[in-house]
Amino acid sequence: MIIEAHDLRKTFTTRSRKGPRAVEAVRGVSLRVAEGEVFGVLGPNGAGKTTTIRMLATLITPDAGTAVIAGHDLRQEPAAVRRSVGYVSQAGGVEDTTTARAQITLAARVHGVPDPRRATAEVLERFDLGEIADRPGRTLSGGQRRRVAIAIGLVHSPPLLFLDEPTTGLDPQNRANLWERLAELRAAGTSVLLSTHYLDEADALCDRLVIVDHGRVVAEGTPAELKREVSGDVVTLRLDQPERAAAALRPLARETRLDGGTLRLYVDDGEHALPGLLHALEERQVGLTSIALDRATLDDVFLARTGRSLRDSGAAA
Ligand SMILES: Nc1ncnc2c1ncn2[C@@H]1O[C@H](COP(=O)(O)OP(=O)(O)OP(=O)(O)O)[C@@H](O)[C@H]1O
Repeated sequence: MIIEAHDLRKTFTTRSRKGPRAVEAVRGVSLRVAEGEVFGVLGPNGAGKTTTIRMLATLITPDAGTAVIAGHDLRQEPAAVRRSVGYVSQAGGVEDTTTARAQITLAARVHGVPDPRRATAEVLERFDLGEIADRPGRTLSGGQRRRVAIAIGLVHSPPLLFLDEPTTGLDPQNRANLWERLAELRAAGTSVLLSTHYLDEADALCDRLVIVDHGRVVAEGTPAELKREVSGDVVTLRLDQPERAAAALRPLARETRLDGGTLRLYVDDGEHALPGLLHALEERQVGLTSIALDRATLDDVFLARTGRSLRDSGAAA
């Protein structure tokens, strides 16, 4: 295991006019990441993702809990942990006035890389940054800045890279480009722990993930395992009399969820369930506005575990 973290906790004290207030950002997070894995921490805004990553990257000290990272104890050997990891913050950490090349070389020197220039040239090439290497940070596009930030985090060739919401704010093309780079990193054997509030990103990119909410892990597994746990398919119906429909259809589904005029039914095999569902509605003369059949998503897992939708919890889909 490249990360074995057990029961990490962190409470911040904030000061307001009403006096100090404790914010329990992380309330006992445990996770195990195998070498070479892309591991995701999926959760809505404020779930504790950044705090968890910052603890694992030695940037803040946990109040409680233990972790061994790349064979080093987080509390006893923070310097050794720091040498073994790269960290890319949400903001990215690319300066406006210096060139990309200078910033990467500086990071290489800070980490004591034997030949900083060569390491810089290699990582610039790997991230397709050769052409913009000598431009100051402020002239770079969002996607280029993000790639430079990752190059800074990787120049000392750490076995483990922490990425805090790497694609937030990127357009679809740059997101796809970054996903490809991350797949290449994995193929080259680097372990990656990334946080995200994008369901599709966690699904497409991560070998395994934890879903966090209010500072706790609410689910853990591969995307496929998690979705299988919820159910095979989801039928979403919009109806005039949703309560009546829910009562009629409940016996035909594994689980039902009613949210305003929308009824979600969790069924094993949607295609075969549809005729029976429609028949039951017709029998009770419940009007149907629309019907859709989808595979269960990680949002359904979040919903099943927390009673809320990740999409409604301040996170994008
Ligand atoms: N330095 C701090 N002082 C006080 N409260 C903090 C501090 N850092 C984080 N928090 C609070 O801890 C909670 C968890 O924050 P954290 O940034 O870890 O969440 P997150 O899942 O990364 O969210 P986001 O997706 O918005 O970045 C939030 O309520 C946040 O306001």
